[in-house]
Amino acid sequence: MGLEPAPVVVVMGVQGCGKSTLGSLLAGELGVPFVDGDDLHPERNRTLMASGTPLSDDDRQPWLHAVGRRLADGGADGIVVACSALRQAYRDLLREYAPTVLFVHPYGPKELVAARISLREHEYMPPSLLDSQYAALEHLDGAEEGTTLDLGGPPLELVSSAVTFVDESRIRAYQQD
Ligand SMILES: Nc1ncnc2c1ncn2[C@@H]1O[C@H](COP(=O)(O)OP(=O)(O)OP(=O)(O)O)[C@@H](O)[C@H]1O
Ligand SMILES: O=C(O)[C@H](O)[C@@H](O)[C@H](O)[C@H](O)CO
Repeated sequence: MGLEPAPVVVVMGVQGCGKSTLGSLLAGELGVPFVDGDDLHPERNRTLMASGTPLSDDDRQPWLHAVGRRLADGGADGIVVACSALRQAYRDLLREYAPTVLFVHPYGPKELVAARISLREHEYMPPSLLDSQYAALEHLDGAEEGTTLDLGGPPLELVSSAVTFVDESRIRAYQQD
């Protein structure tokens, strides 16, 4: 690793937007571990989602803290985590654990995501929650260190754009130090 900070990245967005697909490929390109934030949900949250109940802000708190701790633990060597982080307040919380975190947001039309998730099996997340996911989503603010990518592109195109963004951000951070 060079003198730039290790890459600490959250791939965010609604269910089925491609977080795990992009996140695992991106981690491979960056040579850092990949963690799927879905695996950090408390059992109660999985049960709620499986029964078709969208998570509330309160439901998400313990999970976001678990994701934050994982980011902080992985910060020194670099890490990529897939975590919906739908609202700005959730991303603020993650930044408290990992101030250098970069957000990568695959985004696109609900109809395309709906078509993709209709073709897959998910351990606990029913397609019926997709409307609530888009309703909760707050896009990256200009002041947040992040990039939004068109999820309609092929995975390798998304990864290449994400790597370019991460490299440029890390060089910028290094030059500002
Ligand atoms: N760029 C892409 N082009 C075509 N299909 C894709 C692309 N990215 C992901 N997919 C497909 O879309 C589905 C959802 O992708 P993925 O599981 O990566 O999303 P996710 O955001 O991690 O989902 P969740 O949060 O619900 O676990 C999968 O079937 C995956 O193969
Ligand atoms: O914040 C949320 O409502 C949840 O994290 C969901 O987004 C799911 O965990 C995930 O994306 C699985 O489909």
